[in-house]
Amino acid sequence: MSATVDQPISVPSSIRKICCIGAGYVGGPTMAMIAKQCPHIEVHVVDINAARIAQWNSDELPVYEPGLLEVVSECRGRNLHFSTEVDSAIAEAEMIFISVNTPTKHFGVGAGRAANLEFIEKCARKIAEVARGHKIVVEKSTLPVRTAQAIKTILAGVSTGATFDVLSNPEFLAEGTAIEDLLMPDRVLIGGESQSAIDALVEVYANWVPPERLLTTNLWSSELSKLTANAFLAQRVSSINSISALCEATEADVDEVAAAIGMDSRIGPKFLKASVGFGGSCFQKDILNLVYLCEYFRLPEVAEYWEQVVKMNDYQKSRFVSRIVRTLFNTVSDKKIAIWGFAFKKDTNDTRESAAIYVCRDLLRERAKLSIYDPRVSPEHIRRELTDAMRNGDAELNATSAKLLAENVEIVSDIHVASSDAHAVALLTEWDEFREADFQRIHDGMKKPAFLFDGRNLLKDMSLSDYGFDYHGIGFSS
Ligand SMILES: NC(=O)c1ccc[n+]([C@@H]2O[C@H](COP(=O)([O-])OP(=O)(O)OC[C@H]3O[C@@H](n4cnc5c(N)ncnc54)[C@H](O)[C@@H]3O)[C@@H](O)[C@H]2O)c1
Ligand SMILES: O=c1ccn([C@@H]2O[C@H](COP(=O)(O)OP(=O)(O)O[C@H]3O[C@H](CO)[C@@H](O)[C@H](O)[C@H]3O)[C@@H](O)[C@H]2O)c(=O)[nH]1
Repeated sequence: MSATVDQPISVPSSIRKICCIGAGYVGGPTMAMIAKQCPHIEVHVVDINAARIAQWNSDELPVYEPGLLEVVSECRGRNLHFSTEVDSAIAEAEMIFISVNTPTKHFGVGAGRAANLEFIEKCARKIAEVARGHKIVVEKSTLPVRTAQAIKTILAGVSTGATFDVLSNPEFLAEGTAIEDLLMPDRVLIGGESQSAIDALVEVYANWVPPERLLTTNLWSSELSKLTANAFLAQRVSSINSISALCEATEADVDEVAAAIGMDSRIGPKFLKASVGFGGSCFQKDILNLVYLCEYFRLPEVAEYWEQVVKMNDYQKSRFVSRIVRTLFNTVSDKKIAIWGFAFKKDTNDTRESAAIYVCRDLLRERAKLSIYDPRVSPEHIRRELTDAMRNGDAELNATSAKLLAENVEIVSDIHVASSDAHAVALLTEWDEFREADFQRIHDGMKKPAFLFDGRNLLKDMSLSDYGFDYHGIGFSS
């Protein structure tokens, strides 16, 4: 991808100091881009996680994104700073972005659906405690509609005389293409009540985003648009995945169907790639949050409609495992299966809600032996994800799961090692390098018949049967 950045157009901005609370996949890249495009603004990214901040201050960034290291290296120490100095960064800034995590709540009211807003509330309370004068507080995290009301209420309770405007500015970047997306966003959405606060944030983005892509709305439309955008995108993936099951039963080919319907300009070609199932930290969390909101506002039919998108995604992941087990003569017990890719998509080191976690968990429960390779995810991280998945919400691993994790999982640094002596390959992330593999060598080293299950249809056009593979993809009959 091209992550080259043009020289910023200089637009006078009244904002000189920005603080961002949360140095994660959104806070880090987003603030790096603001610093890059607005050399006249000091950007200070803070986090309570000291280890993460140390990584941001090194050349081993905590987030892998093509082009990100170049942008950070250019601005870090100039007008981009990473630290754990939360209080002073808030005190000094005129504009404070909140970019902390908002995961699905796993306890109490709304468990399994509602967003856990404790980190957002802590940020609001911290701002209330530390701020003096006037501050513009910007919601960058993805939040349920009406959260700004809670933030405003907390901020209104200060006795310091500080005053606040609250804006909603949801982030639409996708991982793996974050720099491209931040550089040329389809739109920047800003919701708010105070025109002067909206204008101040518009001025920041106007340094590089064309005016027609700067969209301003009321606060609640902005908050709700983010959840809605993710719900619509995920719905397209679930829709095409549902059709992939029908294709496998009827000798239709899902890629041909996707191409045919995508040429209808009313449908469009994007987000119609059938897969082993969508993953990532956002889609499932945000749809479940939408479902919870609909239930909260007593709209059960609407809640049920959107919940089906997640159910279809769960079905797609379990269907993939069932197909492997069925094809391998109804048992994978003690059979080595090579797992190619663990990240939830290519060009990221993020594994949150990756389909690979659930595929590996279910194969382990079938007593398969897994040999896992991913070019960007560390072995410790893969083990942690699998351990969490095998704990299944319990505090401790049971003895069987602990034994399976210890004896049936190896993490290797090469697909050839992963595939040697394997009964099957399961390709779960569409890393470009998998297309460059030495397929003859891989086939020769595998048990026969050598099965390859392609959860991304990445190798579909490579005539793998010519090497002797028994090749199975998503949404077409082999
Ligand atoms: N990951 C994405 O691609 C993406 C894209 C768009 C929107 N979002 C939304 O952006 C938000 C952040 O997502 P993320 O992926 O960057 O999360 P993340 O988990 O990578 O980062 C969040 C960071 O916030 C820090 N944090 C939590 N509480 C804090 C506090 N009180 N003070 C200081 N730091 C604190 C954590 O230590 C962590 O480093 C979420 O609401 C998410 O839904 C994410
Ligand atoms: O046709 C498709 C497109 C995507 N996926 C999968 O869907 C998941 C999500 O992909 P993508 O949306 O590209 O990545 P994210 O980083 O999760 O980005 C989504 O979630 C972000 C967090 O809210 C939003 O900001 C982005 O706009 C939204 O695209 C991944 O597992 C993909 O492999 C498919 O299976 N088929």
